[in-house]
Amino acid sequence: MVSGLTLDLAVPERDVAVRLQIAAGEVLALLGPNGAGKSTVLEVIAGLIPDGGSVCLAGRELAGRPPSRRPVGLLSQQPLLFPHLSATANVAFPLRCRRVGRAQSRRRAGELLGAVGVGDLGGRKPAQLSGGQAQRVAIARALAAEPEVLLLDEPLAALDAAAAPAIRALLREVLRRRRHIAIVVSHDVADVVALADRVAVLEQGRVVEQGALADVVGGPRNDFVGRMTGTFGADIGIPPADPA
Ligand SMILES: Nc1ncnc2c1ncn2[C@@H]1O[C@H](COP(=O)(O)OP(=O)(O)OP(=O)(O)O)[C@@H](O)[C@H]1O
Repeated sequence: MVSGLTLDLAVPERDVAVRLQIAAGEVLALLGPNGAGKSTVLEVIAGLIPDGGSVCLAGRELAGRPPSRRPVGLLSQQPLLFPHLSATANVAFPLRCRRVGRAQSRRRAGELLGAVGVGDLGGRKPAQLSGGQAQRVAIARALAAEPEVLLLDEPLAALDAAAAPAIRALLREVLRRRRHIAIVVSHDVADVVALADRVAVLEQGRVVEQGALADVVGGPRNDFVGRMTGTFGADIGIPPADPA
């Protein structure tokens, strides 16, 4: 049986054509400039763009399945919680969609909220949560249906600088358990270094480079990430070169 995730994607109306192989348990960082096609890749995997090509997970073809029938969890920049539901009900929602009973869904939601550090906030509505708390709830919700693939689309970009490191550490912990294949889209090198095993770079809808993180960040082409994201110097506090 073929393990891992094999992508052969084509979205001609966005000029995106991407082939990628991600091993079981691997975390891939998808990098590239604005408009390169990173979100499009995630949307096809999640089933939000129908007819976007082949998404083959451990030998099973996911193309043609609606988003709710895919073993895929998506965590976006914004938590996108249902505003009228409590944190517990938000996390229970994907379980209820999969016909898990109400009591069991709520019990599991409570466990997940505890695991992401907001076990005491289950009764609150999203408007009563801080940005970091809301993103923790969103992580719990993304994990609720026990996805085999986790898609993280700029998961820390909307958080303030004080909240981001704790959420990054939480995601690192989640991904280290190796239960998921994961794809992380980020413009922040700190995320890539903390979370990813391997990087792939998209430009104009095509994969132009890919490699192991150690080769890319520590090797002779160590400007690689900075060149692709344009943020390297800023992230690690290096002032721009003095033109004089
Ligand atoms: N809803 C849409 N309809 C049509 N074209 C779109 C749509 N969303 C994105 N595109 C186009 O598809 C291409 C890829 O966009 P995409 O959002 O996937 O890039 P990205 O790498 O995620 O960019 P960013 O880093 O700015 O989020 C771009 O040319 C973009 O203009």
